[in-house]
Amino acid sequence: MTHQLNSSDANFERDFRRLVNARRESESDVAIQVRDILREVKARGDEAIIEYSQRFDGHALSEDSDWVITAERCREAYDALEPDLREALELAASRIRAYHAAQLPENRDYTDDAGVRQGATWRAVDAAGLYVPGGRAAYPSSLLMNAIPARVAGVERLVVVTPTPKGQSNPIVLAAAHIAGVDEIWRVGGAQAVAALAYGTDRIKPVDVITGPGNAYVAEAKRQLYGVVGIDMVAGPSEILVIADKDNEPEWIAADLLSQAEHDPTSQSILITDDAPFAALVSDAIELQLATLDTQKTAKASWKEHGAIIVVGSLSEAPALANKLASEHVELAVADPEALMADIRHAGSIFLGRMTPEAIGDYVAGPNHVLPTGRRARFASGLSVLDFMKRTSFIELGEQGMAAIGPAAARLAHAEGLPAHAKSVEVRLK
Ligand SMILES: NC(=O)c1ccc[n+]([C@@H]2O[C@H](COP(=O)([O-])OP(=O)(O)OC[C@H]3O[C@@H](n4cnc5c(N)ncnc54)[C@H](O)[C@@H]3O)[C@@H](O)[C@H]2O)c1
Ligand SMILES: N[C@H](CO)Cc1c[nH]c[nH+]1
Ligand SMILES: [Zn+2]
Repeated sequence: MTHQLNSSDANFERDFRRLVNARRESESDVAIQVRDILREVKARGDEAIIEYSQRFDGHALSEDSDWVITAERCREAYDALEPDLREALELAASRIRAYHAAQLPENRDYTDDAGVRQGATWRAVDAAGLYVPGGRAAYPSSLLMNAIPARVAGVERLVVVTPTPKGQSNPIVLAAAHIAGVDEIWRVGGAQAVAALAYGTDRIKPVDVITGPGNAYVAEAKRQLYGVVGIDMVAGPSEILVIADKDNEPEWIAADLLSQAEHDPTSQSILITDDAPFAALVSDAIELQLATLDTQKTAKASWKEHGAIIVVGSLSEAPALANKLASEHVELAVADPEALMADIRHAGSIFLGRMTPEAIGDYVAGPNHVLPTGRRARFASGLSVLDFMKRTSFIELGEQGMAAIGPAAARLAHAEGLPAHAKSVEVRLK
């Protein structure tokens, strides 16, 4: 078994810290490459996009049809779906829509005892860029997870970017676009697509907010472009932490760990258990399952480089470790998941009990699967309707309100050495 850590070992603290920081170094290499790509797209626009799409995706952007996918093609893809797949997509869409509709915020408007009217109005951004990954696998589920909350928020222009490796677009992604109702789909991926959405090019008009998941290049591009545009959060290579006691089926837990390892060679899957023989059974089950997965190359690389099994003396040690990892997904496969959840402060999403595999949340549960990675669950949350909206506050005073709070404002303005501020209040106090 590779990467087994025991919390009773003398070196545990050091080894655990290494595990927590393991992917940092590769992130900084990626940051340098992404900076170059962003600079090139900013300077040379579509010409740079053409070069990067050829280099990274083997996709030639010559004709208009190499750049965009029409609504007509999306409808045809939807019509051609096998009925059970269409039903699955529709079920996912309706559950995601219902969950996100409940997130719509309420505007506030009230007058307080001093006679001051105040409040805030929520409005959708004008245009959102939605990244739908498509390098190793295609992600129709991510199209729904991006586009449905944006539509619920009331965004007028929804712009999808997604790579089409070797020129092959994925029909299920197109069908999902038809269901969610997006306005534009550009066949461009990676950091170059994110740059195009932020800066705009001759072909691709800029957006106000960019959301969605992607590999390390995509996630880093969003991070670097925050401020030029809004972003949801940094949603990079997938992660899972499973906390499991010995009363689980080892095969189930192995499958849960591999479900995220198969996304990306830099994905991270970690098991914490209080039972060493159970840990060995899970490890064996992983090796067996790896041998048969279609995605075994990616999953093997991820498990070998970034996977770990941590054996603790008691599961009561697990929440503190989970909080340091601040993982994207945390599964609690234990008899009393509620008790453990109470102590888990940092996680993108928590999956309670033995019958709730993370993969259910990837597709059909309802909550968003676009979640913070790289320990960012310490300060960030999953994609929501609010990521497509912003709040404008407002204030209205009459004579009564001005008399009540104006003198204090003038006093503070003088204290800050800003006499014009003070005067703009005092002239109204008479
Ligand atoms: N955190 C989340 O919420 C979440 C959700 C779904 C998926 N994901 C992640 O999305 C990712 C999908 O990755 P993917 O690769 O399949 O698709 P992707 O679309 O994210 O990335 C493919 C693009 O990466 C770029 N790229 C590849 N190699 C490059 C290189 N060497 N230099 C510069 N750019 C390069 C290319 O432009 C290519 O178009 C996975 O990491 C998965 O774990 C995360
Ligand atoms: N687990 C991914 C988020 O890290 C989401 C996803 C989409 N499809 C399959 N999985
Ligand atoms: Zn997944």
